[in-house]
Amino acid sequence: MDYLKNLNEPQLEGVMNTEGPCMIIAGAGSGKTRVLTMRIAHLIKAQEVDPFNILALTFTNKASKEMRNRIEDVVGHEARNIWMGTFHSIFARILRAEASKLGYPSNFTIYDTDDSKSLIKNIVKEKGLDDKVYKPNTVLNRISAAKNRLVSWQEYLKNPIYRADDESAMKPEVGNIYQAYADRCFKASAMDFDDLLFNTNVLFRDHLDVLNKYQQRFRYVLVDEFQDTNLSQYLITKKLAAVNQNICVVGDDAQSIYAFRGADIQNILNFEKDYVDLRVIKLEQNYRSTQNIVDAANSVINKNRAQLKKKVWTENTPGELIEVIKASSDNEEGKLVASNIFEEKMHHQLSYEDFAILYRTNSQSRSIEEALRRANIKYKIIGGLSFYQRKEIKDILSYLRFAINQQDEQALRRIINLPKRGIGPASVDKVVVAAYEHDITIWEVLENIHSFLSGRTANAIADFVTMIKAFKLEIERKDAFEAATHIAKNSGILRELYEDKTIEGLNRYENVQELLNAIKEYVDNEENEDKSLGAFLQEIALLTSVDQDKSEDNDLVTLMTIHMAKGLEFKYIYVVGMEEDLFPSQMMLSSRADLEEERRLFYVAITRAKIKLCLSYALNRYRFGRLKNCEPSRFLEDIDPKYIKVNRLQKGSDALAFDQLNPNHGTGSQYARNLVNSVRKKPAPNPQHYHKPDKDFAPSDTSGLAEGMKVEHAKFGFGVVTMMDNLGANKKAKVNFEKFGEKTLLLSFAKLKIHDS
Ligand SMILES: Nc1ncnc2c1ncn2[C@@H]1O[C@H](COP(=O)(O)OP(=O)(O)OP(=O)(O)O)[C@@H](O)[C@H]1O
Ligand SMILES: [Mg+2]
Repeated sequence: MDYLKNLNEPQLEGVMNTEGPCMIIAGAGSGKTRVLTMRIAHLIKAQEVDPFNILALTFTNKASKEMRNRIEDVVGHEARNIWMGTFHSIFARILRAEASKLGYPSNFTIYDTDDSKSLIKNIVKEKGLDDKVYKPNTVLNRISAAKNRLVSWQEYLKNPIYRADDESAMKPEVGNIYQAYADRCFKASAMDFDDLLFNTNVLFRDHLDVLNKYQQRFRYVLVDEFQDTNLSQYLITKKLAAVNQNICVVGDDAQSIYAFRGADIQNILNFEKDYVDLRVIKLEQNYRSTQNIVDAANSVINKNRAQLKKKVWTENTPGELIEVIKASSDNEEGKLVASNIFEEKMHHQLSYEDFAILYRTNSQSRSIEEALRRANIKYKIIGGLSFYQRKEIKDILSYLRFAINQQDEQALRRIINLPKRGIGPASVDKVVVAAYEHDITIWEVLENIHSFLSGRTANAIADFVTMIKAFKLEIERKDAFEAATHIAKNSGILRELYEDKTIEGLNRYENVQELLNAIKEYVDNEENEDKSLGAFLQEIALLTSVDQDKSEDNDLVTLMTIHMAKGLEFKYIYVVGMEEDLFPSQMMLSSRADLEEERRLFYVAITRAKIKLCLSYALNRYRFGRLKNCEPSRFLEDIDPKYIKVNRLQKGSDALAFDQLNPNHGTGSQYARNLVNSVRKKPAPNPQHYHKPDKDFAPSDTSGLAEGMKVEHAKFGFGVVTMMDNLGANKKAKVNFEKFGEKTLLLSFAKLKIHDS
């Protein structure tokens, strides 16, 4: 049983005791996810449980893929058959199978957030309400919060509490919008993200035979990141586990960071009440981070009142102190972080994939990205506008969606006049109204358009209908890839993009090709049981930002928000923008509960680091189009000062190396050095380590410097030129120094003596 070897006592307890309810609430990096993974492996390998009987719920699809791979190492191919994924993807799959019980067709569409918002916008407009008061985002959040608490629109309208709430927020119509929204989604055969959980609850509540079937099937239920489940998710797992009671949840209350989306820490406390025979396991040893990082994290989280007290300690080395980087501006912050990463990478021979830069909000990435690009550091951004949100991709996907589900109103609105066919939005509104007046579906109106409209528009719509019918046939007869290719071509979208010869047009054309490639890959992948176009669409609809990372090059610095970094680990973590009003966010300052959630977010950020943590802040930053003075974050003071150093530079490097990275500084190198000195409290690196040149050391004229030449540097000593970069005004040389390794030097600054004749 090799897989049991790398587990400590309490971890083993969590893995071996597979029967009955079990809860592991433990600090970051203590092996919760590892225990969950090995518990599943153990169920299959030692207890001979059929993988089909195991349900494991993770935070992202990527996390579940990783888990599956680990389990596969132990049990082999069988790991494929485990029901494993996010709540949304697993229950979407179940809802598809049971859709008819809820009055839905099994080919229902999943509305993404954009679809939901644009539907709300339509409804607000149709009701003649003020769209500045009823902002789609705000309304959707309220509807979403209600659904996550399992409040239907009927209840919402009935219960005076919600009405009072909405009235005090000066939005008395939210209940009515909720009703219209739910109705429109249903008529469009569409579910939004929250519906996937809400409707699963309805399904299990109203159809005991169905519930019973899944209770029998899922003999073992396991949940990772349990602290971030909402009520709706909690009830689903509770119902599924009600018969067998084999439920194992792992999480960390100190990492609960999704309360704003309805996650409820109460679930942890309820769990103890809901299961009398509950086995509670504590894991206290951290395997991820250095002692300094673990202790610093502890000192931060102890500032929170609402916390289950727990010890976290580690046997790892003390490691480096936490570095605080102070910058004069956001751009400077980017530069300092970039040069720091470059230095660390060179000095410790790391890869870029060992580094992650975390921030509070996506918009902070801009200044960081700029600096990374300038320093020639390759990076990837998780989140932001993803591939599947690009316009041309959404256009094609909408065609595919509509060809599968002709009730999909949002898809219809997107494609009916794309490419232009002379069908304006007013005509579409007429179609929608007609459907309501006659109580028929939108598709039925379209199919019989000449009974409702006349003239050119009606003819155009009739042609559109004929085309969609042809697409439908194509989907029935061909595989997903062939059908999608046919639709991309015959809808006219591909042609339109092809004819656009601008660079952007070309790019969009290639993106569509890339989408078709993705479908082909999906069809060819043996692991996908259901290879239909509908299954493909569902899969991509439920990808989280972390899942959408498709970078082929692995050696990249990762940029993402702290929220997305949950559960992940990197050798080096940089948390940027450690400033008041940014982190903690301005919106989270009004109550202790909010501030504590924000502090938990900081705890999550710190605990992602294995070897080194850097925190940076800027004294000035552009926000909302204006330059603002910033104050260092109060969270910096939460860390016990004995774990911190305010310093920017690594041993073995100096300000010169910083200049090398920022050739744009030119005469500003003195400025850079001043800045460095201003933040440097510790004395400069011990000069003893540096090379001592002869008294008569005179730098040579380096205009003739070439690869292979031996040189002497005033500080770094002897080395060999490995590469010359003569491009542009700033000539650079890469030199491999005997004592200091490879460094890139800007020749106009470097003091080099050539020893080759
Ligand atoms: N017994 C062990 N021996 C060696 N390494 C371990 C052990 N347990 C866990 N680890 C390692 O420690 C790191 C953290 O483990 P894991 O990700 O499972 O922690 P976690 O509690 O899930 O963290 P988080 O709270 O961030 O989700 C991983 O790299 C894991 O491989
Ligand atoms: Mg984990």
